[in-house]
Amino acid sequence: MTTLLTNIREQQPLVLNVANLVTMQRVADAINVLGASPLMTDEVAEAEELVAIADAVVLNTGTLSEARWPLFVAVGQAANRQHKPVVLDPVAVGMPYRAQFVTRLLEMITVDVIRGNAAEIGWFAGVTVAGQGIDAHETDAHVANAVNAAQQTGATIVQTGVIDVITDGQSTRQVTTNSLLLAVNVGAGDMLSGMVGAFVAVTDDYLLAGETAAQVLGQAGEQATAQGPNQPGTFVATLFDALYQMAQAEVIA
Ligand SMILES: Nc1ncnc2c1ncn2[C@@H]1O[C@H](COP(=O)(O)OP(=O)(O)OP(=O)(O)O)[C@@H](O)[C@H]1O
Ligand SMILES: Cc1ncsc1CCO
Ligand SMILES: [Mg+2]
Repeated sequence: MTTLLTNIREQQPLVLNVANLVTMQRVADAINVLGASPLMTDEVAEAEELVAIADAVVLNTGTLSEARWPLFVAVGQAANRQHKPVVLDPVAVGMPYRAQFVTRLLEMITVDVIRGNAAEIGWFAGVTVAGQGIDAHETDAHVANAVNAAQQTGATIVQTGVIDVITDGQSTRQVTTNSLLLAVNVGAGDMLSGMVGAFVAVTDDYLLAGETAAQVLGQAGEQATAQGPNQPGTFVATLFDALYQMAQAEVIA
């Protein structure tokens, strides 16, 4: 974990985001406190030149539209051409318009990592999963969905829930952290997807990148929850403090 955090701190990779319009600031902050540089774009004309200076690209379809379709394609294709890793966050992909949007997108670009919750990853596996994630006793099905989704898409999957499952379809890892406030906060998943972007920017090992991002967010979430278990508003600020302190740990020590 510390090695990749050190890499981020030293290399300060640029993470280019086609973000959703709800949690954009939080995603930028999460990338920033890790020591990477966030950049958000909403313009097709600059896709090629921004991808050229980026170290990774994150496509979040949370506020997709037909008007924004060319943007997703342009940034995704530029990243593929320029061999920059692509992370996809397929927000609510089970809804019909979103499903066909993501299906079309995956016909036009290659994504390296897909980060989603259990319902979203289940969609890639062809399985309907109840919207609010999983209970611990459903772990086996949860893991099987992620493995199946990786095999169907060819992407490394980072599936979040009570247990985070990271798999490339062959090797599978689990991260278990226990901070309910992460699940309560709108955008924790989007933040994680942005953070995965920072990690894939500094290693070709996408399994390790996904696992490390999930560990870092989960541990920061636990630290922040311990300071105010019933304070979801305060939690967001404390979470950024904890992330920053983890990223800077070796400097401070
Ligand atoms: N029930 C839970 N208990 C503990 N942690 C959880 C739970 N559900 C999710 N998390 C954690 O919350 C973070 C975000 O995952 P989540 O599955 O909520 O993403 P999401 O649904 O895409 O969120 P959003 O759309 O609000 O960004 C992850 O770090 C995950 O481990
Ligand atoms: C609430 C919401 N609606 C579209 S994107 C988003 C943020 C969670 O991904
Ligand atoms: Mg989400």
